[in-house]
Amino acid sequence: MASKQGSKNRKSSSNNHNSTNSPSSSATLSSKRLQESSHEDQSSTLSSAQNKPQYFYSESTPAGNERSKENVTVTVRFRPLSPKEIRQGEEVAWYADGDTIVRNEYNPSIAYAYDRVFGPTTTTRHVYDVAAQDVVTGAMEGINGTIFAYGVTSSGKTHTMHGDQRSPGIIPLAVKDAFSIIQETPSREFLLRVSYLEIYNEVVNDLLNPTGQNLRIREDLQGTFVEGIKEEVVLSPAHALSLIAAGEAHRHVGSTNFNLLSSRSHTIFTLTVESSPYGENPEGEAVNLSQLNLIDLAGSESSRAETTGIRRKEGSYINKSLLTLGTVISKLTDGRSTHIPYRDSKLTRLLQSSLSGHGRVSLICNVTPSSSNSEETHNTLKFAHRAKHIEIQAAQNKIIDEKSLIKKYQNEISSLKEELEQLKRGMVSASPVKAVGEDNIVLLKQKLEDGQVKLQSRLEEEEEAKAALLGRIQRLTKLILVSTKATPPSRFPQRPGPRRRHSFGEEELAHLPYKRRDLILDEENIDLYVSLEGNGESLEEFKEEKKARKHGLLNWFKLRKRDSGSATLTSIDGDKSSGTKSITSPSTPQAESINCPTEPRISNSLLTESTPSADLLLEVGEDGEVPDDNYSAREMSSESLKVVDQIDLLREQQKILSGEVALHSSALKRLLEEVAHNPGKEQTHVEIRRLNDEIREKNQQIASLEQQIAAALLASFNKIDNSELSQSFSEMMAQLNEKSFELEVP
Ligand SMILES: Nc1ncnc2c1ncn2[C@@H]1O[C@H](COP(=O)(O)OP(=O)(O)OP(=O)(O)O)[C@@H](O)[C@H]1O
Repeated sequence: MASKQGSKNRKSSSNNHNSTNSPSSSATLSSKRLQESSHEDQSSTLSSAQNKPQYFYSESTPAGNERSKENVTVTVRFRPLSPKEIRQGEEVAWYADGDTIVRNEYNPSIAYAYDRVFGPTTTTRHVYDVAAQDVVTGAMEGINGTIFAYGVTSSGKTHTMHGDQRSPGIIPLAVKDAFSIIQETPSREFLLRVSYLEIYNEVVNDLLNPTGQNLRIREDLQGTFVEGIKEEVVLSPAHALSLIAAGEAHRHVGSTNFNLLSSRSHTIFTLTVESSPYGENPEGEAVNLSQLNLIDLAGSESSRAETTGIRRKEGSYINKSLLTLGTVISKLTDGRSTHIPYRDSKLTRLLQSSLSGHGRVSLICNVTPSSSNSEETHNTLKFAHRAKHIEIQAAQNKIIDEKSLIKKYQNEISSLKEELEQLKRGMVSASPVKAVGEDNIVLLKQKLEDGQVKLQSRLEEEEEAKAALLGRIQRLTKLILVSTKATPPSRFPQRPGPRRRHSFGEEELAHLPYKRRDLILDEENIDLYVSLEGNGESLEEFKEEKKARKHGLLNWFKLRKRDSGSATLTSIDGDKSSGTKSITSPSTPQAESINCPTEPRISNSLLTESTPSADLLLEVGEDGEVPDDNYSAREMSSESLKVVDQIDLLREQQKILSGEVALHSSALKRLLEEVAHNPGKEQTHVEIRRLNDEIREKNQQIASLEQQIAAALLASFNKIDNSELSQSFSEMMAQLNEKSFELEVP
């Protein structure tokens, strides 16, 4: 039976790369289904009037371009038969016949045509290039984009969307690409923020904020939105991936008959992209704003699915929402419906804007070739076929109002700069001491001394205020991403050059699951696992470890020797956010990894075999997958550079915080003087208490950063060459002491 699959795989993969993706290929087929599809093609034009846009941006097209009408890009991806299916004698029921056709093995007249069909040997990288890259590029240019993976349980949706270290999925590839596009676009500056939610049993939960449960979907003039969802500004691919990994830890998964770690919820990862021309932007100038939604749907249940209480309930919610999605898609394509039931499920409500014809949409339908799933595969193929007829319009979104965060930050930066200039001018032209009568020399002397003291203290205060302003400018500027090609060299003095678009660095891969390839997670494979790994872990341990990996990899984070400094980057909420929130919160994986950098790994773990050197860039091969030998440790000295980078970042955080402390201290001083003159003013007391609290909190954060710097130094101790080590260590300690001294707050 295995040989059948083998021959089918060969057949499809060779065809996959040779045949052209031309519409005529479908015309040459005399199949009934293909005739039906061409008929539907003519009859299913979507009336945009029926599907009134819930568009919340003023739309404009790229100069001189018409808004282009496009259809949803629909692709089908086959996964290979699993070892279990092969052992059970499963046969191939459906196969990829060339690049665009899926055909039924037993009834060759049943065939469907799509934009592209990927055979079981196609890499995710290739799927990304064909089905996702265009959507991601559009999103970076201001065109909304949605990519979703649809399919029954165990058909490969999570493999496609998330992937693992060996084969990164669409989400990490998209994130990586977004940052590469920024690097390749020196003429614009960008601000990226992410949110991550799941819909579990028709309840919306915030995966970036565990307390954000059962969130409401609201609607205003601008469209649908999730009330209270947390958004984080992201500064690097590793930063974004660390947030996804942290979010995955909160996602609902469970085992079904078909998949030991089945996703029981739909997840939506949203990357919001803002951009404006690089440099000074006059007020009122439009900013491009778009959203890229990357969706991993829960697997629809087959009628043979496990029916324990919880699973049954989850299954019915999943099926219901997928059914609604199917209905919405059918109605959107039949051209006659006046009512589209978006509101019947949370999923369709959230996807309303994308499905009702805005931006680019790519639907990747995952299927298994196996005969036992033939019916489910057929249903997926029909769903995909219907979706092909949704018509969408891709247009750039431009916004002018204050909804744009990048605009807000740009305005704030320029007004802070102005303030700083004024402060500098004020310091130069300190007010002269008034003249006194010549005869009173003693009085004059006294006045001069008083004046000197006052001037000195004012200068000190102003220096502090200046440092605070500079800190804030620096912090805001850092949130806005610009290509290093467009940046004055002083801005990122010690950062390495741009990475190749498809390369994943170790710190990025650290946030992806490690997983053995070609191993379907089922109990029957435990013998295979044991014999391959040569260890005697029990099934329970095996399941636990697998679960931990799929579950956002909390253990994985603990196991890592070191983690990305980018986990310490700043969050969105202005002054109060102080980039250290995620560092100090013990509940996030990145916090754990930073705080416990030397925690020992589990013995016999798969992870121990492949922990790469810290600064290693993994080049992705031609096939888009990461070669194993890239994991070997090399260039130890780069480790020290990495540590320095990480410490630099922590110091930056310290500087920002100390600037804020200085600003608060100076305000506090003034208030104390005020209260000395007017002790009865309650408002001033309240303000003083608040400032004291803030200063205390920020000092704690500074202390915590110091500890982390020291921990990072210690963690690197045994990785750095001994001779280099003592030198770097003493240099760093000296700098650290110096910094701590500077940071001491009176
Ligand atoms: N293209 C592929 N190549 C190799 N293995 C694959 C491929 N697609 C899926 N798999 C494997 O099949 C198994 C099931 O895949 P996955 O968990 O991604 O399915 P799913 O559709 O997300 O399932 P569920 O809906 O239950 O979460 C995994 O072990 C995965 O590694």
